[in-house]
Amino acid sequence: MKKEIGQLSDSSVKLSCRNLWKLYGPFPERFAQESQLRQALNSGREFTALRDINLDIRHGEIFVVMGLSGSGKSTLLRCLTRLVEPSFGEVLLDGAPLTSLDAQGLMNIRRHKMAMVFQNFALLPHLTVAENIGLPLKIRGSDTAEINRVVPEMTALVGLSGMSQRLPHQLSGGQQQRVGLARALAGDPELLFLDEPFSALDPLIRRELQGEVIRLQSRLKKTMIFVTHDFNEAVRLGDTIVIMKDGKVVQTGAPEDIVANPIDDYVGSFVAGVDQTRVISCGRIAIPAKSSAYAVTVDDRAKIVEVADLVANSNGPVGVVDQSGHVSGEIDATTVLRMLASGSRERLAS
Ligand SMILES: Nc1ncnc2c1ncn2[C@@H]1O[C@H](COP(=O)(O)OP(=O)(O)OP(=O)(O)O)[C@@H](O)[C@H]1O
Repeated sequence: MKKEIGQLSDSSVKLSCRNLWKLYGPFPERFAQESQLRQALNSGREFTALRDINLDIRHGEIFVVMGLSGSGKSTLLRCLTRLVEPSFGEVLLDGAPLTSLDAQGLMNIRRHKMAMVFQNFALLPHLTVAENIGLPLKIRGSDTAEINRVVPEMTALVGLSGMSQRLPHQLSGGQQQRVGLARALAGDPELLFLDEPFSALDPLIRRELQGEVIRLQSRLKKTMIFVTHDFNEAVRLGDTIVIMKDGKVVQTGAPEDIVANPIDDYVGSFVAGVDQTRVISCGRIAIPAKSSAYAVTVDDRAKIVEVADLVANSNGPVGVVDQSGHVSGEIDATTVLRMLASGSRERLAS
């Protein structure tokens, strides 16, 4: 059911949008109503980059926006921060409409609650690592004592202690993006927006920095909105993934739900390149238990890849145990080996 503008969700929601549209064109003021925006879809003169987006982003989650080039990911991210003004709809931060804030109110929120990490790092070339990291604090008007306390802490957090006096050009791409992350975190923002932050990096460094985001997140519990066109990255990082196409949301869900049930061929084409054994849990593939006692059991949240050895080497089916300790089903070696084989095929193909 379509949600009404202004309808507030529960307190676990940090950021949300309702009926969000963005139209690019010569006369955007002509499209102030949702019905006019719908008509503009077919006009050919205007371009509708976002079409009626409704999302809820929970406190402390990594919310990944994924889709092919031109699907509207960056436009969505920018509308959520109002770096780009939405044509219609509302953005709500902690339930309060961001979309009705004046310039001063918006600046305060941006300075104190939000931070961004960009694909091109966007470091100031003439400032040292330490000065780049301290920049948001300086802009905010923090005193020297606070800057001197926070900057070394953030530098160490991203593993760059000892490099604080270097200039950006004296760092590798991966190190530059570590500075970008530290700078974003220095102001202790509630919301972190990351727009394809690792796309310019080679695959090994990219993976290393994904691990860094997971580590930072488990420690700092920020709400992160992470844009990527890489589905494997989305699955690795996301608590929730929204998949976009032509400015619309095609599917939203936990990585495991999307991988297990892609809604259409578009999503299916991304899922086809993923090793499912790393995403799907035992609970998902279990069949009804035929016994109440098993010699070997596994946690229903464990990923297939984590229990593969155990299941393959057991004599007979293995019990799957839910969070209250009850046997909720069973899995057998044939199912697990079949999934592992298909995962290997996908790895070979990619
Ligand atoms: N200022 C603008 N004026 C007109 N059209 C625009 C403008 N900015 C973006 N668009 C169009 O809106 C659509 C969505 O762009 P957007 O940058 O949000 O996509 P994206 O999914 O982030 O793509 P990419 O992964 O290539 O960055 C694209 O077709 C783009 O050409």
